[in-house]
Amino acid sequence: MNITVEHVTKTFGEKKALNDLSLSLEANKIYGLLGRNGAGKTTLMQMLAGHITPTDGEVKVEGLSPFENREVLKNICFISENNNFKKKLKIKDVLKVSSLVYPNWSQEVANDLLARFNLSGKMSTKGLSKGMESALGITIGLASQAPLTIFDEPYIGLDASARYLFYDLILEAYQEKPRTIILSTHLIDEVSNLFEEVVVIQKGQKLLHETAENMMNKALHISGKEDVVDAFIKNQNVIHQSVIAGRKSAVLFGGPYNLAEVREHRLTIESINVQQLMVYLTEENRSGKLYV
Ligand SMILES: Nc1ncnc2c1ncn2[C@@H]1O[C@H](COP(=O)(O)OP(=O)(O)OP(=O)(O)O)[C@@H](O)[C@H]1O
Repeated sequence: MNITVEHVTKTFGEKKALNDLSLSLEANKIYGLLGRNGAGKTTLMQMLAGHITPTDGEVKVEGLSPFENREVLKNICFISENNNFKKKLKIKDVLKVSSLVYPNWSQEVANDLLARFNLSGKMSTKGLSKGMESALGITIGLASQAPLTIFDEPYIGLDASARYLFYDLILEAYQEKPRTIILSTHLIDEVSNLFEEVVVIQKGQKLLHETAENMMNKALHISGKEDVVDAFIKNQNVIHQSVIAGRKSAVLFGGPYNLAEVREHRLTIESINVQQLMVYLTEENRSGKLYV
């Protein structure tokens, strides 16, 4: 489902959770929604899922406002960290209710996922551990086959193997039936291979929206003698730098870079992963410019 967010502001009392945010997402891609604590990610996702309305601006899913719009909402499944189902029912009843909500529901997928997460329909949701609750939330999210499926840090309590199972399941589900998937996470390196595009929110505003590939191509991490690094980065957008024992390390964001020049200056190209890049891009006192 196509999504447009136009000049959206959301205030809670004095607090601006979103501040004049505009964003356009194409259908059938997997998006990573990233940002520091309190950046506004959950607020944005709740708005896309029609749970809350903007204070200002417009949110449209397939050209329509999702708020109180049954025709749009039946195609949107929002799985958050908790409270995805009533804690009085058996798992099979929770799935039954979900099957009535989502027109594309697949019971076959639901049964398969329950088995893979070692859950059974007979279990009462009251006695589930945190990880089991997350597994059930993920099962609902993927079995809904909703054209817009949103996961807001849905992995609380899941151990590493179950999280990696979740990432594999997302890809399997997506390949089986392409849909728009938005995943918000702080465990960026675990999932970065999954994202086609990355949206970074900072203080209620869009800091960056890029394909994952472009984002990484824009980053260059170099190190070498301090004066040589300084000369090389002079006119570049530097988002992080540090000096240890006369050896300087700098992370640039922008490009394109002349790698022949890097080699000529005998600078070393260091690796950088998405998590590190995100830390530098969202640093409070970062020196470099914003790239939107
Ligand atoms: N219902 C609310 N009432 C008051 N303030 C709120 C409410 N919801 C969100 N906020 C505030 O809005 C800001 C954005 O919150 P939000 O939950 O969207 O951030 P987030 O990016 O999802 O953070 P995290 O990564 O920690 O989950 C925060 O300062 C938060 O305290």
